[in-house]
Amino acid sequence: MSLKITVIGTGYLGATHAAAMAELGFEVLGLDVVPEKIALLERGETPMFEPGLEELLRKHVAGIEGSSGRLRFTTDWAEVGAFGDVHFVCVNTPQKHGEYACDMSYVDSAVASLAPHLRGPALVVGKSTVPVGSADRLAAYLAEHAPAGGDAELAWNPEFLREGFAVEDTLHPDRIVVGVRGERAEKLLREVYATPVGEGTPFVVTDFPTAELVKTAANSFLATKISFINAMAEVCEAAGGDVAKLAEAIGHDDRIGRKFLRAGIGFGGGCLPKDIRAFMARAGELGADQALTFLREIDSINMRRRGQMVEMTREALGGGSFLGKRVAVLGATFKPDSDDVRDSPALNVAGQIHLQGGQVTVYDPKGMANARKVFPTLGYADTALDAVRGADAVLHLTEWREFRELDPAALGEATATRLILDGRNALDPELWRRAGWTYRAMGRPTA
Ligand SMILES: NC(=O)C1=CN([C@@H]2O[C@H](COP(=O)(O)OP(=O)(O)OC[C@H]3O[C@@H](n4cnc5c(N)ncnc54)[C@H](O)[C@@H]3O)[C@@H](O)[C@H]2O)C=CC1
Ligand SMILES: O=C(O)[C@H]1O[C@H](OP(=O)(O)OP(=O)(O)OC[C@H]2O[C@@H](n3ccc(=O)[nH]c3=O)[C@H](O)[C@@H]2O)[C@H](O)[C@@H](O)[C@@H]1O
Repeated sequence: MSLKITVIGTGYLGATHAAAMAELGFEVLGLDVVPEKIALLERGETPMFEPGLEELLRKHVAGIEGSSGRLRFTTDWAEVGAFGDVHFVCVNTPQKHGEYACDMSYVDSAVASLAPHLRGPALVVGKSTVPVGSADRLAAYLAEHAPAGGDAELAWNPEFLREGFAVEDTLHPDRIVVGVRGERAEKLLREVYATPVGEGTPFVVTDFPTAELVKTAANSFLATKISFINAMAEVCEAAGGDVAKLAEAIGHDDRIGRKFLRAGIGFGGGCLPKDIRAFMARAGELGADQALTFLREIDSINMRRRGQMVEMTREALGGGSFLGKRVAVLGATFKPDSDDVRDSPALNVAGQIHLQGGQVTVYDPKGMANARKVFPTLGYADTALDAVRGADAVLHLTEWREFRELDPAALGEATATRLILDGRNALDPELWRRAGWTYRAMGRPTA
């Protein structure tokens, strides 16, 4: 008999995981505490934009014509407890308000809601990113509070998907990491990730703390690469070097590699920034804070970039106040192919200029609704062309393909000054300069 799977928390991670599990052939039941999300998912619609996800939902959500019917959603914990052999916990673990530490209240609440409904053998699998030590604590909680006692086991299975590639990354991960305490949990997870996902994919079996640490270590390493190249960009700016060439040249050494060396306004999103901070906070609790003091520098290099983009804009506009200046901002999301504006560097830069008196107009292909919610007082336009109309400066802050495909000549007709500042080092400088634009980018000569 095939395993039955539940997915608790149907956000960016959970909705994708639920749809992917159905694609693999399992019967899946997803739960969220937000009924509006569940209502959308039940119609095969996504609460967020993620390429390919809506198609996958429509392929599997029960009640949709032609679907496999393997994927259902609910808000009822008793139904989830009775249904699942394996329960994936995918709820959010944000930064605590005003602190570096991780807010574990959503995970704790999800496990507390599920526990009383675990009456027979079940495996609860944490996928959320948590401080090391959480799995130990939650396993003890389950043993004490689930009617099934020791038969309600826990495992930790961190997730490495990237937004914008969530479906692809879930169906074709580059590794699967499972923290387990016993053979039964390992066997069940091997069954979940058997072919086609598991074919040829490294399957790393480890203990709880190592599994939890693999996740925060991976995100810390990625953040470090980005801040490293942004530090080099700062030096290039001071010395007149070109960070894009530098990144290309060091990247040819395959010990360094070319990926994640794009200098610009830095990293944002719902993960890298809060994960490195939570990691530092947890290391402090463990008395190992010295080991991670470098992450404080990674964080401050990253946050500095946003202010430097604002200053670069001010300087390009002749210095002084932004009052009376019209600034067009292309991009609001923290990365392309996502509608996610959590801790978005683009929105932060737009907001800073707006708060300093600039007249800012933002356009983003998918992030407008979320951006409006977070920053309702910014100006918004329906197209890139509308955003740049009459602008004194155009800021390219999220590297959507749509922006790379813009025609600089046509856009130039609409602006006041043909001045573009590329905060992502993603546009072709020559193309823009040939069309009469002053093109400036972070960490590159002004030419
Ligand atoms: N977004 C991403 O790309 C990735 C996220 N992660 C980790 O996955 C976790 C989830 O992240 P996202 O999906 O981005 O967050 P999200 O905020 O998009 O989704 C979380 C969902 O959990 C629901 N929820 C909250 N409390 C609940 C409860 N007690 N019971 C049931 N549902 C509850 C929320 O309503 C929401 O729909 C975080 O720990 C994050 O660090 C890991 C890898 C990738
Ligand atoms: O834990 C998570 O949630 C996820 O966090 C990141 O994924 P994600 O936040 O979706 O996006 P990334 O592609 O890592 O980009 C993060 C930020 O770094 C920026 N970035 C990325 C690469 C680069 O070279 N330069 C750079 O500034 C992006 O613009 C973006 O703001 C990790 O890449 C995933 O492996 C991980 O699962």
